[in-house]
Formats: sequence, structure tokens, C-alpha cells
Amino acid sequence: MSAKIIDGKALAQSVRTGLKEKVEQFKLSSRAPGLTVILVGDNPASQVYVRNKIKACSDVGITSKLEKLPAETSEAELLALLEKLNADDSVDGILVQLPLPRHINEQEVIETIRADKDVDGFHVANVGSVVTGIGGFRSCTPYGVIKMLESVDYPLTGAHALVIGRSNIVGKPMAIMLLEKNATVTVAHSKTKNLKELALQADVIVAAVGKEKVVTADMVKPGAAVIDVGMNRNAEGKLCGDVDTEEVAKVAGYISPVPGGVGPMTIAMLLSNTVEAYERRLQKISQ
Ligand SMILES: Nc1nc2c(c(=O)[nH]1)N[C@@H](CN(C=O)c1ccc(C(=O)N[C@@H](CCC(=O)O)C(=O)O)cc1)CN2
Repeated sequence: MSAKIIDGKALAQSVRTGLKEKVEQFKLSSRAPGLTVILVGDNPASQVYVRNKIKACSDVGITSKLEKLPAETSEAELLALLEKLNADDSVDGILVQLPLPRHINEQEVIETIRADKDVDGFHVANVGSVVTGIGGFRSCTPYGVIKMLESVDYPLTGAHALVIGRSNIVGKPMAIMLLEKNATVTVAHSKTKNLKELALQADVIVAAVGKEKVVTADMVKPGAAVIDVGMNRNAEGKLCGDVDTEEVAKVAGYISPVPGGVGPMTIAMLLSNTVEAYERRLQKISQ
């Protein structure tokens, strides 16, 4: 068997085209949606991701602003900036690029962003809303994974899904979103003893560990959908995911590669959340 590729780059482009049309309509009667991105310090990967987010905003017509702060910025200074942005009516979405320098408490920062401007979907109120099924912004990476599975009409109802990794921004919300789609979900992590046994039972595997070749061909049930969320560098310094893509593709039914899979979808779903934040705010104002 040779797996079908779930092309995140192409899917992200089609999401962005849809958003662009929406934003053009908004601009005819009102203003464009606005996103402020905050980057603290000079982490090279974060600089690339932030640049890509700003460019993606511009491509779909979202007004974006980048607040670049030095690595020595204190937590109090960052929180004060967030309070200012929370109160600014021209700002629909706020995003603080992670990771933050070690002296800043990430959770404190996330909780300071107004939940209705938290387009990353990391605020505890948004996580809680998604868990209870009452709405809220969805964390962009797992939201992108769901869109990728839906794009190939993967039947999630009754499927056994294995999420490998339990981070707050990917693993845990991923499990909830798969559950919402009526999958039977298992979450594996660094203390899981029988990973291979669990993986062989799975119809869907989402690998979000941050370690090369955590998922190998001998762990995959023939025909399974394998979504790679890892972002690692191999021995040659080349970007790779958590899945041994070349070998797993011989067994799986669907596979999403790194690069060109979940990464572009993370940015597309950020744009989608920003547009949603804008629409919700307009609705509130007109009520
Ligand atoms: N505030 C946030 N911080 C971080 C998030 C997030 O969703 N919100 N996620 C990651 C980084 N990230 C977005 O910020 C991100 C990572 C990777 C990609 C991507 O498109 N990757 C490309 C490859 C890029 C390359 O060549 O280096 C791909 O997979 O094709 C997009 C977004 C942590 N921080």
C-alpha cells in the first residue's frame, strides 16, 4: 500500500482563499479584522513563524501589527501591553508567540489575554468551552488536524484514535476535538508502556511528541491515517516530524508530511480564528 498524502499546504491555501473573500466583504461595510502578534526575544524559529503569520494576514487582508519586545522585557511590562491591547477596539485578536523567555510565566501571560481575543485558543476559558462543547476558540494546530482529516472525508465516528503527546497546546486539545468527532480516543505519553500495541490498534495516529521517528512502520495498522505534528531537526539539520514518513507511507492509508502538513494549517486556522473573533465582536456591538 502507498498512503495518500494529506497536503496541508494546499488545504491551507484553500482555507486562506475562503477567508480572503470573506474579509473583502467585511471591508465593504466596515473595517478589516485586526491581529496583534507579540514576539519577545530573538528565538530564530519564532522569528520565522511570526514573519509567516504577518505575511499570511496581509495575504488575506487582515490588518496585523507586530510588537517586538527585547528578551529582557519583564513579565509586568508584557502584561501591561496585553491590558492595553485588551482595551483597544481595533484589535480583534492577540497572539503571544511561544516559547517565552524563561523569566516570564507563560500561563500567566495567556490568562491575561482577553478570552474573546485569544485567537490561539490557549486561554483556560477557551479550553473549557471546547471541552464542554459550548464554543470558544480552538487551539490552531489540533483544529488544523481535524480539518485535514475532514478534507479526505476520514470517518472519525467510531474510529480508534491514538494521540501521542499530552501538551496543553496540542495533545490534550487534540484528544478533546477527536472525542467531539465521536472517535474513541487514547492518549499516550512518555510514561506509556505499550505504545506499539496501542498504535497497532489505531485507525488514526496523531504524533505530537517532538522526537524523530517515534512512529515507525511496524507500529502502524495497514490503512491507518497518520498525522505528524512533530517539528524536529534530524542529524543533517533537516526539518522532520515524529513519523518515519517514507516507511510509514508504505503501510498507512493517509499520511501528512513535515514540512507541508500541519504547520501551514496552524497558520490558516489562526487566520480563521481571527476572522471569527472579528465577527463575534461585530455581532456583540450590533446587539
Ligand atoms: N502562540 C503560539 N506559539 C506557538 C504556536 C502557536 O500555535 N501559537 N505553535 C508553534 C509554532 N508555530 C506557530 O506559531 C508554527 C510552527 C511551524 C509552522 C510551519 O508552517 N512549519 C512549516 C515548516 C517551516 C520551516 O521550514 O521551518 C511546515 O511544517 O511546513 C507554522 C507555525 C510553537 N509556538
